Amino acid sequence: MTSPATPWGASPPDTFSPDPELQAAVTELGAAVRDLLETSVATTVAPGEQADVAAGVRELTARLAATTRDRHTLSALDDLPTFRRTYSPVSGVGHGFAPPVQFRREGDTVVGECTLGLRHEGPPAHSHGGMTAMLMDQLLGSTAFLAGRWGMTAHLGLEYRGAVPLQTPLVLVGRVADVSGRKTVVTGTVALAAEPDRELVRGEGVFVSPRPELLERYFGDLTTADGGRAPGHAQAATDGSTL
Ligand SMILES: CCCCCCCCCCCCCCCC(=O)SCCNC(=O)CCNC(=O)[C@H](O)C(C)(C)COP(=O)(O)OP(=O)(O)OC[C@H]1O[C@@H](n2cnc3c(N)ncnc32)[C@H](O)[C@@H]1OP(=O)(O)O
Repeated sequence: MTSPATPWGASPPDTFSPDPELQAAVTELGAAVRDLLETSVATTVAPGEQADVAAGVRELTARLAATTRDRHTLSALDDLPTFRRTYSPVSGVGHGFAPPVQFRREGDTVVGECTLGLRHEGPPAHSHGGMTAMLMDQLLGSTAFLAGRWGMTAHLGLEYRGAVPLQTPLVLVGRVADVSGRKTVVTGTVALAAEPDRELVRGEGVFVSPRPELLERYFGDLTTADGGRAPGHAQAATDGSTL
């Protein structure tokens, strides 16, 4: 996909280089918590065993709580200009709820692949409609972003044409449909990887890069993990970039 000129200037170079030891540890913890969450909603072990495990989990949680960040502080692995979001509930490797989805450019589309688990269940054996909406929001937002058109979701419309099965590889495809001013319209689909032409969910989203006053209100007090002003600040967050 060629990046159209943006109203906000050229994309910043990706010079962000997170600590590899921290990245590896966060990825491992995310994977372990993901397994825990998935198994916790599937387990049929005896009540006593579940109570014991709960006590152990609380002990581990207390260790992690020894130092934490607040919501105005970026993780040391995250970067606004390049939109690295380690703890995204959809694509974040550090988030136990996330499938996580990996997105890539493919021609003039953005493609994502994932498999949902029992922790995403709505109707028995199938995805919760809200979970599919999360997938779609992230797919469409990432498609806009990777086209150099970052915006916040102003509108998200979904058609659920077929139930989305759990534990089955899925493919997500997004494409930019229209751009004007600060607004980007993106469409996307979710299908089985084995049947990519049979759309199970179709979505359309409108992504709007907020006015400067809103950017300041939403993101003006963000700091980096070491307490500095977030690099590039809110303005940079509107610049498109690459994965
Ligand atoms: C290594 C890893 C890399 C990863 C690589 C990818 C990562 C990167 C991807 C991240 C993907 C995240 C995907 C989730 C994204 C959210 O989850 S965002 C959270 C949910 N959304 C929100 O909270 C937004 C809440 N809404 C708002 O704050 C404001 O309404 C907005 C959307 C910022 C717009 O406010 P505004 O700046 O005042 O906009 P405004 O001046 O009124 O309108 C500007 C234009 O947009 C149009 N517009 C505004 N609202 C609408 C609407 N609802 N419908 C249609 N048009 C509209 C207006 O008509 C106007 O059009 P023109 O007149 O210019 O033609």
